Amino acid sequence: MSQSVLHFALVGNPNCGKTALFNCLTGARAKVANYAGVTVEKRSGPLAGLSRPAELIDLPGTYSLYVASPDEQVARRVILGEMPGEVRPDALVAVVDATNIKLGLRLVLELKALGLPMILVLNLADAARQRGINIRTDLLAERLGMPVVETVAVRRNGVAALQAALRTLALDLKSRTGSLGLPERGEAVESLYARIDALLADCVEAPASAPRWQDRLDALVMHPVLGLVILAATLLLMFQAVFAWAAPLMDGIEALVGWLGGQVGALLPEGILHDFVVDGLIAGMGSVLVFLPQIIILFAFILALEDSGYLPRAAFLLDRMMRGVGLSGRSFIPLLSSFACAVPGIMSTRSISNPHERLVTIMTAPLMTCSARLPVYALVIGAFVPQRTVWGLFNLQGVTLFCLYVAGIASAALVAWVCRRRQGKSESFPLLLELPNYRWPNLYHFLLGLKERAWIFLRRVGTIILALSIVLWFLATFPGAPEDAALPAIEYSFAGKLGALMQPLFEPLGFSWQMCIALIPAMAAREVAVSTLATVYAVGGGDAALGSTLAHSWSLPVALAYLAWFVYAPQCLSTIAVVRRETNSRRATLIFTAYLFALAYVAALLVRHLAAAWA
Ligand SMILES: Nc1nc2c(ncn2[C@@H]2O[C@H](COP(=O)(O)OP(=O)(O)OP(=O)(O)O)[C@@H](O)[C@H]2O)c(=O)[nH]1
Ligand SMILES: [Mg+2]
Repeated sequence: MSQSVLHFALVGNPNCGKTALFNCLTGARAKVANYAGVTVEKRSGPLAGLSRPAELIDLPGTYSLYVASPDEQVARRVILGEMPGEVRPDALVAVVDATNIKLGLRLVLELKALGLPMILVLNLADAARQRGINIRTDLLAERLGMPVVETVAVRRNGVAALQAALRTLALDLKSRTGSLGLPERGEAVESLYARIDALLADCVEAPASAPRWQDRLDALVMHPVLGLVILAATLLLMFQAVFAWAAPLMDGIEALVGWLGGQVGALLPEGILHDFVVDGLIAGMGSVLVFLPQIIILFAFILALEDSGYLPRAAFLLDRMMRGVGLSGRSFIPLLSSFACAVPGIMSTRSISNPHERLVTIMTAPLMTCSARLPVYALVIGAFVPQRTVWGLFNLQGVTLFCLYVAGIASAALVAWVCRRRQGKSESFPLLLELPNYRWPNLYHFLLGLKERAWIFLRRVGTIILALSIVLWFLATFPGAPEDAALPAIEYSFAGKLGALMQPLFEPLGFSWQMCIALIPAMAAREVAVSTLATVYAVGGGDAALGSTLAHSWSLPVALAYLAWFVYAPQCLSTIAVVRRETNSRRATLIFTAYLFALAYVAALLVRHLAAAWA
């Protein structure tokens, strides 16, 4: 007899550890972080160890089946089998945050009314125990009429017991098809809560309130003035670290790349192949690779902050300002993920139900500084900004980087504000963002996240950056200079000609033809601006380290103008493509691209002239 696949779904409030459990049970590596709304789309994986083939589905968090925002609707529709082309789950694994059982039980009782077989998981059992919360699981199981398992998903505690419960449940489970109607809400909310209170009174012993230190910390962190100071200091520290801590590692990588170039160069006879391998391949990739330590340090901070519970508080703090410009807490997660890369950021705007707010979020997401800009920023800052201490504490390079990030954020706010003025006053959206408990970042997730980030970067270096470096080297090498050449050879090459063609357009900004040519491959990946500059300046006869070459070739105002250009310019074809896909409008995509290029041009022009006037 062939057996059909069983489907189990993980259901629960946001941030109760569903995805952490999903990863334990399926061996997946989906993103886990300490704020509500991390999972926005359903995801499934194979559930091994049962007597029959089975699949586990991870869903976005939801508070209730009866009120639903768009991402909560995903959960509801999957559970009820209303998703076209998807089978309805045969059984549910309800996950409840053991430190917040009351909220979780409301959903559990709603789910139970659906009549599907269920297991209740009390996750975060470690945090509950620490707070002196004591749960009589066997009594709770008896009263609810379903198995109850305590787990600590991040340490895999209780996962074996959960697997055993799943096995037992699977034994006499029949897979069914067809959708399930949402039953009429049978009772008033008051009586639902009365039932929950009775359950809690019998099964849970808990101290009266959450620990005091969390409240004290909140009072500090969310104080309207002090909170902003803390936020600014945190970010400054982060950018500080990017420069201060990375330096020795970067020197190491640079030395390694130089050594490799020397070794390989010695093996190859002088000539075109030698130049291609040493100047095109090794120098091109190496010039980007040196930024790996900075990328890792940046993400170490972001990942630690993500898991600590601080970020939603920062959003809460900024909510007033966000609301002032027509955005709300709903835009927070898309904008936050845009700091890594605008592409997933723009995709996650799907959870915003208001179309205008969604469009504004899409339009402003690329102004959040993505990690591909870091190498460009770091190169130019390293070359032009002295390593000086300012205000007795901060390093001028870190402060400059901080300013570039803030320039992006402030501009996004301005753009959102202008859009809102044009749209007219819309209803104000309340911030529906739950404040999670503070928590020490989980080391395993932290390291896993870092590894993933490093890998994404290395893969970019090994694929797109490598490919573009090769193309660029050819463009910069051929055709060769004539016999009676008066200028450096590169000026006769395709790259030189193309740069010369573009240069008049960028003349007002002071960009040299080399700076212009670097903008073209940077459309495919911003980092390539760095390797292109390395190639065009190396091939042009310079041999010193790229930074000092630039410091000699560009003036400070022009270097700052180049930075300003990169803050705004939509130098990324994948972002433009994803905007086209998500807005499904050619007009919106065109406006998006045009307005960002225009902004980049104006900003660079202003910066150049202001800096020149100042100096
Ligand atoms: N101490 C402790 N932390 C946990 C446990 N399970 C999950 N976490 C942490 O809780 C946070 C939320 O975990 P996720 O798995 O992302 O939660 P989720 O329910 O999938 O959240 P959404 O997708 O936003 O609905 C993360 O910071 C985890 O590291 C646990 O058992 N103990
Ligand atoms: Mg999740």
